[in-house]
Amino acid sequence: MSKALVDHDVTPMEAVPGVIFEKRPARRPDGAIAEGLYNAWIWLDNPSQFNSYTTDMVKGVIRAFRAASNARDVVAVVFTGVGDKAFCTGGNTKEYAEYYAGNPQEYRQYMRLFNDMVSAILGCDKPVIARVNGMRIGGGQEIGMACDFTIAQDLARFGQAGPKHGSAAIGGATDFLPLMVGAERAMESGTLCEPWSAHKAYRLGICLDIVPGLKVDGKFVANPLVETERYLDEYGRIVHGEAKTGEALAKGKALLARGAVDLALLDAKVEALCAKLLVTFPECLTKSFEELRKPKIEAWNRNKENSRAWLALNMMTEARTGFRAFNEGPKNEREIDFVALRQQLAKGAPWTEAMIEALIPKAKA
Ligand SMILES: CC(C)(COP(=O)(O)OP(=O)(O)OC[C@H]1O[C@@H](n2cnc3c(N)ncnc32)[C@H](O)[C@@H]1OP(=O)(O)O)[C@@H](O)C(=O)NCCC(=O)NCCSC(=O)C1=CCCCC1=O
Repeated sequence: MSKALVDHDVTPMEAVPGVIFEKRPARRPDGAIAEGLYNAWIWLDNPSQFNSYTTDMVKGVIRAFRAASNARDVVAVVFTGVGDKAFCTGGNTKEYAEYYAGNPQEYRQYMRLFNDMVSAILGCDKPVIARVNGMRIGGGQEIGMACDFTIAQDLARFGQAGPKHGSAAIGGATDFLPLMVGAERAMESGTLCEPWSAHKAYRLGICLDIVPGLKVDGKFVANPLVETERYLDEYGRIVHGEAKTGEALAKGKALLARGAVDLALLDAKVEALCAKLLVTFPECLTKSFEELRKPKIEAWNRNKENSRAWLALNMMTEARTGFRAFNEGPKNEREIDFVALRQQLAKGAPWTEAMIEALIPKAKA
């Protein structure tokens, strides 16, 4: 082909600190490289803060998805995080506490970027696989559920943080969860903020597959902190994927401490899924994705603008308090005294600086 190809990207794909864009050779189902074809790997690279995304990183993710979507030689996108602790734990709480708290007009602009990030994933012309290398919490869970597939290592945990840290899971979770896991489980996740194990997330339907991530004495073992050998307890209740307790938990922790995380099986599973996607008609595949994404996209588009406005104003009150508490509170005391807040509000107390300061846990002198 002699004609120069038109570039359809809005801005050039520039490297942004905190986001890595990489093209890896696509592989056929037998493992052989498919010459001239690639999968785009988009990495959140902020492991010391559990791959939470800063404002600049959100911009980088939007650009990366746009670049992957337009790249003629890209088959599929793999979205993941650096390291083995976290896929992503959502918005950067330090930035929230130090810049956005009490600054609703700025957070409103941030939320334009956040919404564009979710829409960039949902609108990507290539299938998107979330390679869940570790925790997927808060906005991390939301951008993960915006992806078409999730493959996780089984030490990962999945959940929301909003109502504990001063937000509501309206960056996609309240749209996607009811569709993906049903209303009751969505309610549990979006309100109680108790993370699900990977086995439970797999059972409930937000993971296509999970693989062991822990290797002990050279052998992969299932997450030893959760029940994986029984499906039902003696009363017929599902226990598979629930946290172990007591002696079983102590044994599990000891086993965990003896092992090391190895993501080789995760990578093999992700490559195998990419290879399956490779051996399809490209346009028929894209059309199928576009149609199958519709329930998520329709719910997301219905709510995203109102959510943005509400989240901005909430930065004056609960988010301002909750994210500062997480950022400033001593380790293991990063949530406010919810009962004290409710007692104040029951008396009709206004949101004053003094009330906010009194609610934020302080390091003991
Ligand atoms: C439950 C946790 C995810 C993990 O807890 P734990 O295993 O105990 O690890 P930590 O010691 O807490 O974390 C390790 C270090 O990482 C830092 N960290 C973790 N998450 C973040 C984050 N989101 N931003 C910045 N830094 C983070 C943590 O401070 C530790 O560093 P240190 O130097 O102190 O050792 C737990 O970490 C947790 O709950 N994290 C916060 C989750 C959260 O609240 N996310 C934001 C949710 S809101 C959101 O994402 C939204 C998206 C768009 C719409 C609006 C919105 O609110």
